[in-house]
Formats: sequence, C-alpha cells, structure tokens
Amino acid sequence: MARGKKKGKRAQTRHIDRNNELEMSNERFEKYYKAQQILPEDEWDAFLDALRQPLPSTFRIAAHRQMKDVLTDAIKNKFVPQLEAARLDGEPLPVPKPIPWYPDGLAWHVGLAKKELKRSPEYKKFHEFLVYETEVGNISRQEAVSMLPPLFLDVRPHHSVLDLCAAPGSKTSQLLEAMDPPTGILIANDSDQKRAHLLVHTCSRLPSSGLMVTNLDASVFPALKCKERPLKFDKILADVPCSGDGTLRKNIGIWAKWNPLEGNGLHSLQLRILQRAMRNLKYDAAPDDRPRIVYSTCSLNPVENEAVVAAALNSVPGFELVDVSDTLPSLIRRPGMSSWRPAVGRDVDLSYSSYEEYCAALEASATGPAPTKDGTETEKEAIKGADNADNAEDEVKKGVENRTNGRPVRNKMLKTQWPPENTGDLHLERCVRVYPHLQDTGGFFVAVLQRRDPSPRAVPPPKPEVKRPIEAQGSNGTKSRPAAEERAAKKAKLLHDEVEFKDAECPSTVDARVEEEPETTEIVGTFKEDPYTFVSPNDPIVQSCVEKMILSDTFPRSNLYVRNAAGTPIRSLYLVNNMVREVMLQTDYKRMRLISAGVKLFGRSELGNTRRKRKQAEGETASASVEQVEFRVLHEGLLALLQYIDQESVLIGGVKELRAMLEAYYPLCSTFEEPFRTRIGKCPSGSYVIRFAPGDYGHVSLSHDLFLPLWKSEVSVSLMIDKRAKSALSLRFFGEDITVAGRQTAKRREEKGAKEEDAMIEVDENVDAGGDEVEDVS
Ligand SMILES: C[S@@+](CC[C@H](N)C(=O)[O-])C[C@H]1O[C@@H](n2cnc3c(N)ncnc32)[C@H](O)[C@@H]1O
Repeated sequence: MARGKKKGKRAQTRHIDRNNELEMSNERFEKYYKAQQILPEDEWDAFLDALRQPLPSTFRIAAHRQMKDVLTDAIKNKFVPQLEAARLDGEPLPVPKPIPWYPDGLAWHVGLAKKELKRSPEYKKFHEFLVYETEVGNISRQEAVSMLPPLFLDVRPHHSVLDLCAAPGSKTSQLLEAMDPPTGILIANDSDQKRAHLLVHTCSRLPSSGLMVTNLDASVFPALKCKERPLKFDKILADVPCSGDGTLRKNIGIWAKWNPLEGNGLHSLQLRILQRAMRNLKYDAAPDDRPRIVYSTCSLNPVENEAVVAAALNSVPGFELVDVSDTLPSLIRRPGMSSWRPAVGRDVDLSYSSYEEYCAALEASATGPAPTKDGTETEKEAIKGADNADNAEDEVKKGVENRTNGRPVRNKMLKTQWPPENTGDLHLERCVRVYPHLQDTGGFFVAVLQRRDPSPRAVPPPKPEVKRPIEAQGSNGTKSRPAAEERAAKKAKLLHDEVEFKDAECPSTVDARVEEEPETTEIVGTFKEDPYTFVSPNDPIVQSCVEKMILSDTFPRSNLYVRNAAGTPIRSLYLVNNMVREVMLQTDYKRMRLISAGVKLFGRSELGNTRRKRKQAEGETASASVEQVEFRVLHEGLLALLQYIDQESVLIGGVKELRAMLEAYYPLCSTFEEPFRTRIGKCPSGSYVIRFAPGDYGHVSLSHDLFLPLWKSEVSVSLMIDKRAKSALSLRFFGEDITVAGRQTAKRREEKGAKEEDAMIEVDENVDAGGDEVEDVS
C-alpha cells in the first residue's frame, strides 16, 4: 500500500469512475514518468492503458507442506474443470491459471476482478472456497508482484532473517513458508504499533516457533545478540514504505493525488532503512548461500528506487547489486534505470540536471521567500510526503540547514536524489522493474544486494559508548518522547551511524562477529506488552503436559515461556526454537519492543477446569493443585508439537469419525462405530491428538494425514478447532459445509434470499482478517 498506511476502501474509490479516462489520469504523473523515460516511447500507451484496467485477482497457496498439494489438487482437478465449462451471459469465462513465474505452480491468476467473481454460480463457489481457505490461512490473496521479494531473497529454514517493514505480513508469510520447519529465526518488524499487531494476526495463520515480531523504527533497528555474539542476518527484506504508484490499478485514488513530492519525501527514510539493513547483514557465507538484502517498493519512481540503491551503495562500501537475470526466468521485467531527474516542487519542475545546479539556482535567486521556522510551502509539502511527522521534520530541517558556500539556502532536496557520478560502476541495470502492461500486474521494483567480499572483516576500533533510547511509536507512526530525549537520540544515532560507516571501510583481518554495538539502556515511551518469562522445565504443569501428551525426550521443554513476570503457566504456554530463545534471553523484550514470539502451544482448558469445579461442587476431593489445572494442545501449536508426540498416543479416525465431529459440536462416544468407539471409550478425559489417515472413502478421499486436536470429556468428544477452520475442512473434503454453523448459515441464506446472500459473502470476505489489509497492499 502506498506508504503502508491503512486506507479505507471507500476513501480510495469513492470519487473515481473507472470508465472515465479523465479521472484516471494525472498530467503531473505523465509528465514526470515520460521525462524519466522509464519505458521506450512505443510502450507508453500500453503502459497507461494497463494502469487504467482493474487489477486481476491473484492468490498464493500459503499452506504448510502437505496441504499445498491438497489445495493445488482441488483447484486444478475440481474447480478449473468446472469453470472451464461455465458460461456468463453465454460467453466462456476466463479460467484460473498458475502464475508462470511462481515456483511449483503455487500462485494463481484468477482471471476475473474480485467484483465480477460472484456473477457466475461456478465462480461464486470458487470464491467461497477462496474466502474460507484464506480465513484459515491456507490461501493468501496477494497481489502477484508483491510475491516477488521473498522469491529473490531465497530464504532457507536455517537462516536468520529480518523483515524490516513487514506489516501487514504477506511477504512475512512467504518467508515463514520458506523456513518450514524453522531452525533459524525470522524477525518481522514494523514501526506502526497497530500494523505490527495486524502482522501478528497474519503470522498466526502460519504458526512458527522461529518467529519474533517487533515494533521498532527500522532505520535505527538495534543491535541484537545471540549466544553472546551480535546477531547478524543471512537475509534481510527491506520492503520499505513508498509512494505506491505501482498500485494505481488497485488504489485508484492515487490518480487524483499523485505528485512527485510524495516520493521525494520518502527517499531519506528509505535510504536510512536500506543502510540499516546493510549494517545488519552477515559477513560469512557458503558460496552457494551468500547473505543478501532485497530492497523493494511498489513505486515506479527512480527517486525511491535506483536513487536509494545508488546512495546506499555509495555510502556503505563493500556492497554490490546481484545480477538476478537468471532468477524467475519467466518473469517479464525491465532493467533498472541509470539516469533520471528528480522533480523539484509539486508541479514537476525538472530543470536541474544536478544537485549542485539546483543549489546554485537557489542561491542565485534573491526573490524566494526566506526560510521560516516551520518551513516554506514546498517544505510543508515534504511534510506531507514524508512517512511520519518526525521524518518530515527531519526533511525540513535538513533543507533549511543545508548550506552552499556557508550560506543557508531554502532547500528540501537531497544530493542523493540525483544520479551519482558513478552510476556506471554501480550496475543499476541489475535492478528489476516490473510494469503493469508486461504481464497484467501492478508495478514493482526489486534490487538484490550482497557484500562484494563476504570474508569476515577486521575488529573495528573501540566505539564510543552511546546510550541510544529505543524509539517508541504510537499507532500512527509518530513518536512520543520528549523533545530533549529526541535530540539526544538523534545525536546518538548520528554518532552511531558515523562509526558504523567508518567500520564498513575497515580492512579485514579478524572475524567481525566479535564486534560490539552500542547498547541501549534506556527505554522511552509506552510499551505495554506483558513480560516474556521462560518456565522451569520442571514446572508441574509443563511436566503434566509432557506426560499426558507422551512427548519424547527431545521435546525442548526449556523453550516454553509464559507472558507474566513470575513464570507461572496461567493461561497459555508458548514454544520458541533454540535460536529465538537465545535472542530473547540476551535482549530485554522492551528494548526489542517484542510483541510476539514463537507459537502458542498449550492453553488452559476451560472444559477440563469446568469438570474439576463440578467435581469440587459435588464434594469430591478436588484440590486446586496444579496437576489438576488442565492444559490442552492448541490447533495453532499442533504442527510444532507433532514431531515430539508418541505416535502410540495418537488416536486414529476415519472419514466417518471426521464427518461426525464436524456435524456436531460434541458427538457422543457411544455413537461412533467400532473400533473407534471402544478406543475412545477407554480414554480418560483430557486433551488428545487425532489422525485421520489418507485413503478413499466412497466419494471422498483424504490424500494426506490430517492431525487435529481433540478434547475427550466423560461421554463425548470435540474437535478443538474454530468454526471457520471446521467449515473450511468440511468444504474441502465433503464439498459442502456440514458443520453446525455452516448449516445455520445456509438456512439463514435460504430464508433471506439471494440478495442478502451476496451481502453475507461480502461480510465474510471483509471478516477475512482485515480484508484489504491482509490481501497484500504493497
Ligand atoms: C510497503 S509496507 C510493507 C508491506 C509488507 N512488507 C507486506 O508484504 O505485507 C511498508 C510498511 O513499513 C512500515 N514502516 C513505515 N516506516 C517504517 C519505519 N521507519 N520502520 C519500520 N517500518 C516502517 C509501515 O507501517 C508499513 O507497514
């Protein structure tokens, strides 16, 4: 999304008529991009035409391993043939097709825009399937080009990965999939608190013991440690906030508002984020697994793209652009630009061929208004263009404070917005540009960077001790600390960056991993998360969970934590992998602004505890001893737990049992057929895992093992998955929603008629965890 801000759907589309070419145009946009020669002259009309067309729906199968095959099979062999036979107003409909450049056929191009999907009954059914599978996290409705950066990053399960600007999290989900099962760590970060929580929600669909979510300003992302050493990353994604004009097909409101100041205003923040990424990249590497950074935007503007990359390469020595022309060979792309001209002012003044020329012109001009405390009109535009108030203030100050021949000039432009003299040496053509008309997508920019020489470097000279407070940000991205602290932080950061770039030039003799960074000791601003405390592996509740589930000795019980200072399991127990544990133990959670880590594995069971209370009420000796506080396996934690569960303790069911458990909330044990009836009847009450084995059962077939958490009470059982997950399961295997909730919805639909039915699907879609927010916006 443009600059990553949440925008109401209505705000984006209300005033624009797609059929009115005038409304879908902007003189400044055309003047600016024509002058930049982003495309050969003869492609310009096709480019503009494509920008005015609705963006086709695309989605990605985002499930864990086996489920990927199940869903691909359902789409290919069930839905596609149905849609091939379908007609709308007598005409054949476009049929979903795999996106040619996406590996393993896991991403699909639906062919119809979202609104049109519901006009044909066949598509409506397919749409419903997409809605349910999206809800349970098996499908991510994501813009095609937004799927690119994780593919270029090439992440593997053992990597340490940093996703600097991650919300709402569609690319983070791709990274999580690539790290399945994770032995490394993925830190997904976003500076906006609300969006960081949305990120947690998105990631909860692919629970991972290797994930941490933080809420920091990426441009000052702090030094973290792991095993007493600085934590450096194998792969870093900098999918930075941008003006977002590559999303014009979807966010048509941008047509009316577009001006070059948006991009100008973001350049400095984008550069600082990329420099921070470079600072955090690992040195050592295997030849076939070199650490890399992917810098990406959904903007077409060279000031936000090549200019940022060029400035970063020139300011942090030792990096180069990677030639990725062999990666994703079916992706139609254009090379990065080596010349461009930034626009000065809202009305696309392209008169200045260099920064020096621009400054000279300003100085020569005696007629312009004097700089004011708040900045001139053009400087105020920069405030609007910058990502947050603070950053904008920086831009204005930088402008006012810039000097030519010792004299202050009014200037909000930066030298780095112009092409540097050495563009030829930087191989900017290695950047990847994707335009809408090339393969019916949005516009996008990707650059892949790596260290030129990956060998470890020298121990840098000792650094001054700098106390750098952590940035605290409100949900709107503005910071909330007092001005004096702010100044101190900025001073500290400048000093820090100065040292940082000096270090980068140090010749290499000794392993850099011993390098230290300034520690932050002061936490500023509000941070209201509960503490993270690792639980003793001998805690009675941990013991009881391990014993009841018959977990193997390899189960990492030391990696279980709770969200209270005492370390007592009260409501939930979370599991992280070894690497995440190390990082959590070595860095204060407030310093990291850690808002989530790992996967919720066990939850206190209300069913079990109700039974305990009932027994107490009936006068049975039932003390509130910890052993009797029942914890159960949670659906979201099951995948992480499976490898440790003794297979003997897993119940086995078939399709009949699955059907019964979907059709009723609490089917009675006595109603099941043998041998399941006897087996379940003998089980003491408590938490279990049930496996539905693959096989053909009449007209239904299960192609893979399906493991689900089950609660056994004295006389009945209950699948412990939420009702949406039950509906998705039911639709996937039985072709209809046989659940209690599904039957009730169908009945309501029947009663209320077709018109309201459409409205209900619309609601379902919006419930889809944030609608547009989760469907990727960048
Ligand atoms: C283009 S969006 C990222 C989209 C995301 N990568 C995805 O695939 O879903 C940019 C994000 O950067 C965040 N952001 C803006 N300024 C930031 C900063 N200084 N540090 C970290 N995140 C920032 C915004 O809140 C926004 O969520």
